[in-house]
Amino acid sequence: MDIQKVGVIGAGQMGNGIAHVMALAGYDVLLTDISQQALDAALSTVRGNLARQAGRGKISEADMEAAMARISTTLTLGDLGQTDLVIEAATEREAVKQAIFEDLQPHLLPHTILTSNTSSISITRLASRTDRPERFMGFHFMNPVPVMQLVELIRGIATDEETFAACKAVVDKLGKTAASAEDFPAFIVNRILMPMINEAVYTLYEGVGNVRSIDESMKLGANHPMGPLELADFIGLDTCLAIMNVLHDGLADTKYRPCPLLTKYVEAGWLGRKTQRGFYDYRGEIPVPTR
Ligand SMILES: CC(=O)CC(=O)SCCNC(=O)CCNC(=O)[C@H](O)C(C)(C)COP(=O)(O)OP(=O)(O)OC[C@H]1O[C@@H](n2cnc3c(N)ncnc32)[C@H](O)[C@@H]1OP(=O)(O)O
Ligand SMILES: NC(=O)C1=CN([C@@H]2O[C@H](COP(=O)(O)OP(=O)(O)OC[C@H]3O[C@@H](n4cnc5c(N)ncnc54)[C@H](OP(=O)(O)O)[C@@H]3O)[C@@H](O)[C@H]2O)C=CC1
Repeated sequence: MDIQKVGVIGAGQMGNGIAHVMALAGYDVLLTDISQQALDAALSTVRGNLARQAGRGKISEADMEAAMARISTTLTLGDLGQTDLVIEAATEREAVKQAIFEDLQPHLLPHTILTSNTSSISITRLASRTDRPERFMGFHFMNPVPVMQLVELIRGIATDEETFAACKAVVDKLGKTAASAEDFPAFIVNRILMPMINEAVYTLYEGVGNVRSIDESMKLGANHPMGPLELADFIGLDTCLAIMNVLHDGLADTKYRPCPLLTKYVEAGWLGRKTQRGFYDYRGEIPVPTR
């Protein structure tokens, strides 16, 4: 199947990154969100990130302008029904995602493939609520999308081979590497990464270390590019908590119990970089640990 037009739902950090790489690879992108402000912010972030790539000689100015010209925005979800491939990248809440697919369904072309960039939620369950579970799958980018090489492709129980092959061809055209994961809570990367981040929060909660010593230890002692708490802030603490809850509920094992301190930060609205405060406070010149 030849994919040319891609619809992206949710213009947050993942949605804007997905729009960026898709447009750069030559796809026409239609980006939607519930707020015009989010759409405007996304376009400005994409332009900034493309300009940085152009400034470092990774792409030309002409590539950058052509990519920007390929991205359109709309506040009307139904407009995405006219695309060949939809990638849903809205907030990590099953009810939100289900409502989106339900509202989109009456507007879809018969051949449109539906995918979700979910970090953890069952693809089979999301697919089962649509009219096309065979043309539904997980299309999981890593953050920051323009930099990270991997895309996890997750088949639901009903996903057909034509759909998998079409999505795999898109990953190839993006110049990224696909990893095929089975549809179990949080798939591969987050099944491993998120319990480590949660354990880092327990390490903080129990006073074994403070924010700085925990992050320094993992950067210098395990060669991680970011410390786990810095990475949690980068991902979004709401998203980290949502993933832990899916692991805890879906695998029914206490080893996945979200750390109460993580819950507290989310309840405070301290969601990390996107709200300027999380395990670090980003409101000043340099990030300052909050513990
Ligand atoms: C939660 C989920 O469902 C799944 C997930 O995504 S889990 C999260 C996975 N991601 C990670 O683990 C990221 C870990 N961190 C890193 O790999 C690195 O810290 C990093 C790539 C983010 C930044 O690397 P760095 O060396 O510290 O910084 P920096 O030199 O500024 O950036 C490296 C390159 O990335 C680019 N870059 C950094 N952040 C970027 C962003 N947000 N958007 C676009 N480009 C970005 C820079 O421009 C730079 O490009 P060049 O190589 O062309 O110069
Ligand atoms: N953060 C990460 O590192 C990664 C996240 N993901 C996954 O990607 C998805 C998005 O995450 P991320 O970009 O970080 O989250 P963000 O919070 O940055 O962005 C989510 C966006 O979706 C919007 N949104 C909420 N409801 C709807 C809706 N009904 N229709 C359209 N847009 C909506 C939000 O608007 P508003 O702000 O107004 O609510 C927001 O702009 C999640 O499923 C997450 O698990 C996957 C890989 C990595």
